[in-house]
This record gives sequence, structure tokens and C-alpha cells, in this order.
Amino acid sequence: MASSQSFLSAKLLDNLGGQPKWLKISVALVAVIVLRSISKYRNGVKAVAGIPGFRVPFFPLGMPGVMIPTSWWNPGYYFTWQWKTTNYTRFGNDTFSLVPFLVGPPTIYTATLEVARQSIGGGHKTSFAKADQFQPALLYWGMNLVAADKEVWRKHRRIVGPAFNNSVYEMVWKETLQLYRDMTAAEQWDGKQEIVVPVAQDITFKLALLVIGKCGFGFRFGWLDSPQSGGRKFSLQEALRIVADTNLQATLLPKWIRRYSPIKSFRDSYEAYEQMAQFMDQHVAQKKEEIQSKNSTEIGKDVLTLLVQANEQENSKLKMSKEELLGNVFILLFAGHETTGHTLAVTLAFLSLYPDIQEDAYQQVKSVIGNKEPNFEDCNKLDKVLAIFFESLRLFPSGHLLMREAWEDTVIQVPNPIGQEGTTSVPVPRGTQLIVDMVGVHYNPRYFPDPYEFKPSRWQDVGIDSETFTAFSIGPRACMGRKFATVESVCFLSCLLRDFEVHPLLNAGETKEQWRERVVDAIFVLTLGVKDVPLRFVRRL
Ligand code: HEM
Repeated sequence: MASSQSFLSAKLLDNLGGQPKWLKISVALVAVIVLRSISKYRNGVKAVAGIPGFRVPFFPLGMPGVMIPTSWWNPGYYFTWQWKTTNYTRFGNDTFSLVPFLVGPPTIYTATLEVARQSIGGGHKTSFAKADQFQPALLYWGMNLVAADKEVWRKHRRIVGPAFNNSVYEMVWKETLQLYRDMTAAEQWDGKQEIVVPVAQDITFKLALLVIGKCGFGFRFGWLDSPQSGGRKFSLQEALRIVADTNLQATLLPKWIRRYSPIKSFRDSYEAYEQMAQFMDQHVAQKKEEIQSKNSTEIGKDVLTLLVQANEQENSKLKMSKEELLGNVFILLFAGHETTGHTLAVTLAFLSLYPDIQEDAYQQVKSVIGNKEPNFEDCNKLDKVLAIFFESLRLFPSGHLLMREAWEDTVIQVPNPIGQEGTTSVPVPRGTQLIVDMVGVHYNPRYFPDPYEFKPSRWQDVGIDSETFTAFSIGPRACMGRKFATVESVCFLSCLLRDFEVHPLLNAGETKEQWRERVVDAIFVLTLGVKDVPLRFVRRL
């Protein structure tokens, strides 16, 4: 194809005879681009086995597609959310393709659990691996459990896995309870009849960061301590926020450009990355000292201890490099608070919109907890609170795009459109991208009748660990922090429901419907979140 492109361009130039040079060069350039696009398009359609779908200039998750807002000709970063009502009806099936003819890889998008099981849930026999081209954002600090594959993943999982166990979940419960008490005291809620919270995320993100900080890393920050990264400009929470928001800049632009740029957000990004690095170094060094000064029976089993011990290993298959250690510290701090922080905020938004559902959950909280100290065993009895949390997470799945790449030629079985039995075999050549669109899955009428309705009763009798609930993914690569996040959320929501009614904080003259329109909408950073949620808590009598 390349030689036919240059042959055709040369022919064009001949025909342009006496025209100015710049015109000849421009025409040749356009000809090359057009011919290259045709060839890329043809190869792309072959790679997705002709599955119908979008034929667009740019891939939505790469440059420049990601920078251009969603519009009829460019799906953009938000299209899986913004077009969720039409994406899968438009092409007649809940698996479609996206073939960019200018920039980006051909990709299969699916909203079916059947294809999800064959790709993200496939275990060691799967023909799909984490997609290389999405990795730079995850790999900034070093290889880690979320980005790794095959042998490397097994090593990381063996090191980190033991930190996720029942005694840690019990600690999560106790710590959440303590932080709830600290929060009400520190924020001076105690004794107040009504509390106005302009941005629910201010409390949910703080809670989630403090819980993972304490239970995963042994940090001892209280509610009002604003943990500083090396005593500098941002708190740890702010630094993590900026690092996540600006990760595209950080992976694309060299440090010195961000450092000396006249643009403030670039300089803030540089500063936040530096602070994160210092913060992690400082805590790793402290942990090393602690390990060396104690005997083995006194040493804890939190994630940071396990990672630092793996880094100290010599001549062992489980040796972890400094980069791998930092990669995991960052990813666990980030995954451990961002996802939970957003999901708790959106859960509170739904509670405020559905007073009957809230009342029903309150009655359960009252009968299970009453006036006693809530304990870890209560968690399994608070199934109505759990169901509300699950249903909110179904509608706002924070891990929304699960991206894989075929590392060998393979075949997937794609379910036929709803109403038609059976599946169709689709050959998938090596290198093709496959994205499990969790928004698509969770709004798919194949699995959820009335998918747009907020109905926690769907999750009646579905336990904390059940894979019937898929927002934590499925199979061996499913979320490691599933129980961690769920225990924390059930504890926090139950305490809050026991003490307060949750209401939307309306603007003057605003109706609940208008509040819902304004607030209950997604924002995307690295994960899918919700816009700022303004609330009012009214103390129960
Ligand atoms: C509401 C909260 C959360 C949600 C919805 C969530 C969702 C997910 C999803 C969908 C994945 C699979 C990603 C993929 O395959 O590409 C995942 C993986 C992971 N999550 Fe979570 N997560 C949450 C909370 C947490 C917490 C609290 C932690 C840590 C304390 C955590 C740690 C991890 C890790 C380490 C992985 C990678 C597991 C592996 O590949 O072996 N997550 N999470």
C-alpha cells in the first residue's frame, strides 16, 4: 500500500505540471493522508471482523480525540456516558466496533457480560491482556498490580494479596466508625439540627483516603490533620487529585516544561507530582526503619509493610524493585480512595432523592444497630444499605472502561441481538483492542429491566462477595479492594442514616428534579465520578 501511495502521489505531481511548489507539496500531502486513511480504515474494519459501529477520525481515548468534546463526528472521552441511551441501539447489538481512519486503534466495545467473561474475566487462559497503549497513565510511578500481566501480575498479587483479609476488613469497619465520630466532632456537627454540606465529596474523599491510609499504610492522620506531602503546597488529598487530573500532561510533557511553564495548572501539576514522590519516599523510608527496629512478630501485615519487605528481599522471585514499590503505593492510594469517594457521594445523592428508600434503610439500621456501638458482624445484616450502595454503583460504575488487547489471534462468541437466541463467532486478530463498557453493561436491558430506574431491590439477597454484582469486575482480575470498599461504605452510610436524614441542598426556587438534572451526572477523570453533590443533613429526633 505504501508503494501505491507514493506512486499515486508522484502521478498527481506530474499532472500538476507548472503549478507553484507549495501547491504541489500540499496536494501530495493530502493525497498521502487520504490514501493512508483508506488503507487504515480497511485494515481496521478487518480487525473488528466487520462488526458494525462508529467510523470516525480519532480514537476517543487517545490524542487528539480525547481533547475534542463529544460531537457527532468525534465520540470523545465522554461518549460511553453521553450516548449511553443510543450507543447500543444504534448498531443493533450490544457489541459494536469503533474504527478510526486517522489516529488510533480499531476497537471492539461490548456491553455484554458474555464477552466480558471471555476477555476481562478469562484467567490465565485468556487471549487478552491489559492494553499497552492505555498503560502510560497507570505506569508513571512504576509497574503495579493494576497494570501488570501474566507472571509479573502473579508476583504482585502474591505480595499484595495477603494484606486483604478479614482482620483488615474488621479494622476498616472500626476505623470508619472512629473517623465518622472524629468527623462529626471536628466539623462541629454534634448538637446541630441541620448541617449544610455544599460538596459531599469533601467528606467522602477525605474519609476514603484516611481509611486506606490507616488500614493499608498505617498512616496516622486524624480528620482535621491535613496530611502534607513534605510540608509543601498541597495536602496529600489535593496532590493525589491534581496528579490524577493532570496525568495526561505528566505522561506527555517533560518535567521541565511543566515546572517552568507560565501556565499555572502545569506548574501545579509539576508540584503535585514532586510532592507525591516525596510523600511516598518519606513513608517508605519510615516503614523500612520500623521493620528493621522490630522483631518479626511485632511487624504488621499492612500493604506498605508487605511491599517494603518485598523490596528488601534479595535473590527472591518475589523481589520488588523501587519503581514497582512506588507504583503499587500510588495505585493503591489512588484506587483505594477515588473510586470509593465518588461512589459514596453518588449514593448520598440517590438517598436524598428517594426518601422512601432512605426511610426503609433507616428502619433496618435502627433495628440492627439501635443505640449500641455498631460492630463488624452487623455489616452482613445491613443488606438494605448494601443494596443502595450497589445500585448507586451500578448507575455510576467508577471503574467504567475495562480495556484489553488480544495478544494472539483469537475468536470470541458475541451474543446475538436481544430477542435472538445464540451467539456469533467473531475472529479477533492479535493487537485488536477490546473495551468492556461498564456503563453499557449496567444500563443493558438484557440484564437490568428498567435500567434507568434506581431500584436497590435488584440486589436483595446479593452478598458482598457475589459476582452477580459486576461493578468490581469479574474473574481473577476483579477488584482487590471490593470488600474493603464495601465494608467502609456500609459502615459510613449506616452511621449517617442512623443520625441524619439526607436531603438535596436546593438552590432558591429549584425543584428536586432540577437538582437531579444539575447534579446527578458523570464526570470522568481516571475513573467515572459524579459532579459536586450539595446536600443537607437533618438530625433525626
Ligand atoms: C467503589 C469502589 C471500587 C470500585 C468500583 C473498583 C473497581 C475496580 C475494577 C472495575 C477493577 C478492574 C480493573 C480492570 O480490570 O481493568 C478494579 C481493580 C482493582 N482494584 Fe478496585 N475498585 C474499588 C475500590 C478499590 C479499593 C478500595 C482498592 C484498594 C484498597 C482497590 C484496589 C484495586 C486493585 C489493586 C485492582 C487490581 C486487581 C488486579 O488486577 O489484580 N479498589 N477495581
